[in-house]
Amino acid sequence: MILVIGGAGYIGSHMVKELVKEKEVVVLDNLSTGHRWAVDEKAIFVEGDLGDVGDLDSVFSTYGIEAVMHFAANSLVGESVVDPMKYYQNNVAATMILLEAMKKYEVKNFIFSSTAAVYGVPKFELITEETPTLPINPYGRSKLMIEQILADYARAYGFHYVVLRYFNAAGAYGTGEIGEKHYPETHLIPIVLQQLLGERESIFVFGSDYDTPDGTCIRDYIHVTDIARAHMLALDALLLGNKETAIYNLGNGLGYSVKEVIETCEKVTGKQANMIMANRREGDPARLVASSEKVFKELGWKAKYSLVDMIASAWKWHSRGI
Ligand SMILES: NC(=O)c1ccc[n+]([C@@H]2O[C@H](COP(=O)([O-])OP(=O)(O)OC[C@H]3O[C@@H](n4cnc5c(N)ncnc54)[C@H](O)[C@@H]3O)[C@@H](O)[C@H]2O)c1
Ligand SMILES: O=c1ccn([C@@H]2O[C@H](COP(=O)(O)OP(=O)(O)O[C@H]3O[C@H](CO)[C@@H](O)[C@H](O)[C@H]3O)[C@@H](O)[C@H]2O)c(=O)[nH]1
Repeated sequence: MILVIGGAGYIGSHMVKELVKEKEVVVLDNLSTGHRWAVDEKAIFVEGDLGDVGDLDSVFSTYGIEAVMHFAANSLVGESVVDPMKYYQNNVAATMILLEAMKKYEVKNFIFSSTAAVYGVPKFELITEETPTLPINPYGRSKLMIEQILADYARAYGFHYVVLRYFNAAGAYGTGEIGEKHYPETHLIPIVLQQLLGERESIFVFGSDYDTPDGTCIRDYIHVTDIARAHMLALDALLLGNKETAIYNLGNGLGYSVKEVIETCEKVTGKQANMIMANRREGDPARLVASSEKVFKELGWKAKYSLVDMIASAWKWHSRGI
């Protein structure tokens, strides 16, 4: 049985859809930002909190857990600058409680959702796993802290783990059954698509004076289905004993500026966006683009989906109006 914490959230729910095809799955989620309807009906759902010892005891003592995938977190760069306590509490302190429960129940396989935000403002065009980790916002710092704690737990307690540092997740499940639904929405692609659907008046472009070709921030977008596939490979590697500890970037290796993303959304949907140039958002680095060579060499993973695929699948989802 695989325990997916945060399996009702955007990326976690896509993971569960893939995972239930091969494994028994139990989801633990407090539904703070996730949705009960997003959890595949083949998975067992437990409403509870990853920082609650009682909830964890109940899950670990009821189900024979082989491995834990940990998606649950607060994950908004801007919010973390304004409310760092929330981030250190949920992403660090609560995760420590989970790690303690894993130690108690002798569950040693762990897959952790980390982020490109651990790199801060990298000096290189393509970020490798060797690029120095110097986060510039509390969100990135909170994720890096857990990465460091995991290294210590591996040495001291024999934990086996894979850290996946995703770049910007986008897209929706191919069938259109589930997709990204955050309230309030802050991510670029859903905001653009909502504007194109007439659900908001305009799109604010946060900063047009960055040191990039068109002045707007560049990000590396990666399809949620690609992210889920990387987890499947990481899980196999852990369960087969092929990997004890590893850290991998997950990206496409292609950077798109905010303006380019908006233009691609216009092309995919055939509609014209209304964008307004606005001030920079605090905590945003100018450019984050991944090298995912290491995960290709070691796990054979490569992104399959393009930005157009991500936007087209997200459009199908958002057009349903859920
Ligand atoms: N979305 C991205 O672009 C992106 C990129 C890099 C990394 N990540 C990481 O991926 C993970 C998933 O991100 P997402 O976009 O799906 O976020 P999300 O907010 O949609 O999902 C998080 C899920 O965790 C649950 N949760 C939060 N705190 C919890 C707690 N204390 N106990 C139990 N459940 C709790 C929420 O209810 C939600 O279902 C996060 O760890 C995030 O930091 C996301
Ligand atoms: O209304 C908007 C929303 C976003 N942006 C810009 O679009 C880019 C992408 O922003 P967003 O979609 O909010 O994602 P990020 O802030 O890059 O962060 C995402 O990607 C990170 C990995 O790179 C993850 O760790 C985070 O959890 C996830 O929220 C940034 O330059 C934003 O400033 C705008 O200009 N206008």
